[in-house]
Amino acid sequence: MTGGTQLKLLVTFSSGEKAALKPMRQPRDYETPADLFYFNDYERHNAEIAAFHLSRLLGFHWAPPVAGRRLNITAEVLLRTKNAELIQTFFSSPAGNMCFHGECAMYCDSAHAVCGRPDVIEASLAAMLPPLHVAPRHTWLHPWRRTYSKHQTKAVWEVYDKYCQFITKVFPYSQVQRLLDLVDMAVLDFLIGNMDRHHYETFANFGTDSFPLLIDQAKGFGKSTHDEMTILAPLYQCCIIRETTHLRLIALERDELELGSKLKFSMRRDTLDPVLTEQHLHAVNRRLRKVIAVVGQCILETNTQSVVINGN
Ligand SMILES: Nc1ncnc2c1ncn2[C@@H]1O[C@H](COP(=O)(O)OP(=O)(O)OP(=O)(O)O)[C@@H](O)[C@H]1O
Ligand SMILES: [Mn+2]
Repeated sequence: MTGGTQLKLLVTFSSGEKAALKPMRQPRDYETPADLFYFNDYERHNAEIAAFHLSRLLGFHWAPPVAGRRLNITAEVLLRTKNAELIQTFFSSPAGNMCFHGECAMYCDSAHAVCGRPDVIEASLAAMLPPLHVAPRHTWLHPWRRTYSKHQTKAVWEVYDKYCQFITKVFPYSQVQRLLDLVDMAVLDFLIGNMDRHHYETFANFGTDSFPLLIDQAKGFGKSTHDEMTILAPLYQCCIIRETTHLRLIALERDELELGSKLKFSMRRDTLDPVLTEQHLHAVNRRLRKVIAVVGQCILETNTQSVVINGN
């Protein structure tokens, strides 16, 4: 797959259906080092799978379905692809395993190859959206995007408290619906720990009524003991949340079966079960309580009617 910074393959099934494949790069319990910037972090196939399941539990049905698979890279990639450049990147490692690195803007060289055991790998497969000529999409810069710079590490919204008052004057955020969508997206990203939401896409034909698509959650689930509060900036700076989302978060928090357990249960039938470590499932429960506390703080500072918005 061209486009994007890290290795992805476009897979075609015998039925003709297509999927975007992200290979496993590191063990599930590998924690992102503290000195690594979010933009240098590897993508995690299991984060894509888990984020899809979690988005459904939250009632955000905006993510293409993602499932885990084990595949043989010799039989199912090397011997099937007609892409000569991809074939060129295959090699046998010193340990005798089959590896490849593909082509992309980052981490596509022999030092960062994907290696099988001896040629079997784990991967996430996301169902491809309809092609652009069928369902054209619009790409938007995320107003709360980070800087992606090692020198200038803070964006305007990180230093300017009143950023939301500025953004609500700008189209399409002057319409509360899109802002509420971004708050929902921030809640999901906070629960998974995804700091890498630089752009988002909508279906062009639906105009400003389109929900934002949840594509690319692969930077989630990198740090199980850290809760990155700044991901919630759209929530705590605007102090608004959709009523249905708020009610669902509270219901999930009060349920005897914790959200982490629901997530585990939801992913039980995935080929790659267990998709998440217990530490990451615990982190989801802990973060859910933090989201609800942030909403509670907003309500304390203003009032319920202005924070919890219904009908949108
Ligand atoms: N399931 C999908 N259906 C259709 N298009 C997709 C799908 N997944 C990814 N894409 C397209 O490929 C692009 C890159 O995918 P993704 O963001 O997952 O990779 P990435 O390497 O992290 O890219 P970036 O570094 O730009 O964020 C997306 O912006 C999207 O346009
Ligand atoms: Mn990405």
